[in-house]
Amino acid sequence: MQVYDLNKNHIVTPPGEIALSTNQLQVNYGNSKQASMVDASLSFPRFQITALIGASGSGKSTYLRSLNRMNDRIATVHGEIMYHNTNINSPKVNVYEVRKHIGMVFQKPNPFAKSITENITFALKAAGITNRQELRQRVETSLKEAALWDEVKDDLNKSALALSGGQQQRLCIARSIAMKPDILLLDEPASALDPISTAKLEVTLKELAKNYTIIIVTHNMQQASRVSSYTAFFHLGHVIEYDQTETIFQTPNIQATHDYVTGNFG
Ligand SMILES: Nc1ncnc2c1ncn2[C@@H]1O[C@H](COP(=O)(O)OP(=O)(O)OP(=O)(O)O)[C@@H](O)[C@H]1O
Repeated sequence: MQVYDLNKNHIVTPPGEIALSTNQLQVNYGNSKQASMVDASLSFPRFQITALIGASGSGKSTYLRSLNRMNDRIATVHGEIMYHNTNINSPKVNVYEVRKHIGMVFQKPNPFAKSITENITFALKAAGITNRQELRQRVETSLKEAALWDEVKDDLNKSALALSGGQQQRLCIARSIAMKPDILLLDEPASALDPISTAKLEVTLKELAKNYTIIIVTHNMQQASRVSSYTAFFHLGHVIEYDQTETIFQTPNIQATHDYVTGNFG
């Protein structure tokens, strides 16, 4: 495998409002002395889609999962995660509160074995929302935002498990946005979907970016270039390059990025 200088990087700060940023984020799993993520400092522009790309094991999921404290139990995470002037990586910050603002959707659709409606109302009820009118409204709004309403509106009591994979993934997005988060983290959300469902999901994500800041891990470089405005390239636990997606794919500044996006890597 080609050896690249991990200290050689090119990282921009996007103009305009920043929804979330990390400052020197370092992640060590268990007692491992070897960091799986080293000094990652990135700023995510509000209401835009940012893609995280890189080879398997480069640290994309490790980084993404740290952003809403999903690594708390399995890793030590040093550094700052700044959200509205608060370092949400502080032990004083309530992680459940963090996750209300920063939602996550996983690689494999994981709806609850409950009805479509209950998938969405479950967390809302747990958060203390009991008004039936409000719950019904949130179900409808979030299913519309996730572009699933038209397909399920006459069958809301049907089991979520009876939906197709692509529909299940859009339901998981609806479930996440029903909590009215600010930021959505998506870890390879299309990897288990067929091309038609993937295309539909991408259109949905672009619509969602009007109201949410989206950070998406993807192995699919066409997908990154189709949906995102900024892209970060990860290699061996380091962020090597972060810039506008067009720059990353057409005129990257770092050789490793060039080799990765042109398929001449490793
Ligand atoms: N739960 C864990 N415990 C220990 N090590 C882990 C754990 N999760 C990830 N790692 C290690 O952290 C490093 C980065 O893995 P990570 O899953 O973040 O990479 P990735 O870029 O998301 O890969 P992929 O594209 O295959 O999902 C790897 O060396 C991996 O073995």
